[in-house]
Amino acid sequence: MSVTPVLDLRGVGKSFGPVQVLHDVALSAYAGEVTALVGDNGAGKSTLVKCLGGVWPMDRGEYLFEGRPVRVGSPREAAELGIEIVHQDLALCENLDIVQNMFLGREWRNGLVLDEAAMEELAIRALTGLSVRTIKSVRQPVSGLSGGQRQSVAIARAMLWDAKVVVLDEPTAALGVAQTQQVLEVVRRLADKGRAVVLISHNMNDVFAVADRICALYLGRTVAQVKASEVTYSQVVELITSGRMDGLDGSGAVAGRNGTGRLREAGRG
Ligand SMILES: Nc1ncnc2c1ncn2[C@@H]1O[C@H](COP(=O)(O)OP(=O)(O)OP(=O)(O)O)[C@@H](O)[C@H]1O
Repeated sequence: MSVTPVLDLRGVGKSFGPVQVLHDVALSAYAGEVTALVGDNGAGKSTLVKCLGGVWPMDRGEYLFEGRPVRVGSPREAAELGIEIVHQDLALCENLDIVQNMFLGREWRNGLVLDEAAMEELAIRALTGLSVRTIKSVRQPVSGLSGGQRQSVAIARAMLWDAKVVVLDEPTAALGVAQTQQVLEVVRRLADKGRAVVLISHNMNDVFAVADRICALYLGRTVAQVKASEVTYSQVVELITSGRMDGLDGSGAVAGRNGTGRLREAGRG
């Protein structure tokens, strides 16, 4: 397991006019792991993701990618680094087929014509690589797919571009039980293939089903970065709702301020 996080944000601050939304946020994501980003409504998860995706500039803070400081000034720059964000709306075009959606705006050409065969093969490879078995044909329009299948297509699209970091915004929010299970399996496989996955979720069952680490935000501050195996369901709920957690064992099981403005992180390794 890599020790240097692929993505490492520290001391992030962001205001909109007079309203400070992010105060002191840290988020680390490691290759081969799922890091759940949790927090109540308005905690700042989307704002943080927009900052890391280059949609909005951070007012302050450090942005390290593979251990090096970087400046991410636009979504294009984030994509060039290898950061793919799968937004809740998925940005899929209903009337286009799966291959067309997966290559939308980044089509492969063979001279002047589109290289349909190569794109189709890569789309199939990306889906089978994530063991997405419920999709019968990559030439069917997205309009005919279920919510879970759409999520799988959007996640496979990130695989296709060899992303190093994939951020998933509530991928199971609109799904039933069986489809949630399928999508979580895809999320896990994405990490197992070496990606650093950041999963925004309100659903603790999902978090504990797939996450290796949990980063909890409370009112625009990171209140914990912990290994999922070191906390209980109710402790995470407590972090989300109060920004604190009982049962600190003094061993640093929960990250806290260490007087430097940085978060110390528990159980790294
Ligand atoms: N463009 C903006 N201008 C002003 N305030 C904003 C803007 N975007 C977000 N906010 C405020 O920032 C705070 C954090 O919002 P954000 O959407 O990041 O939270 P969240 O954790 O993603 O919440 P949710 O789970 O409800 O999506 C909220 O109080 C929100 O009103």
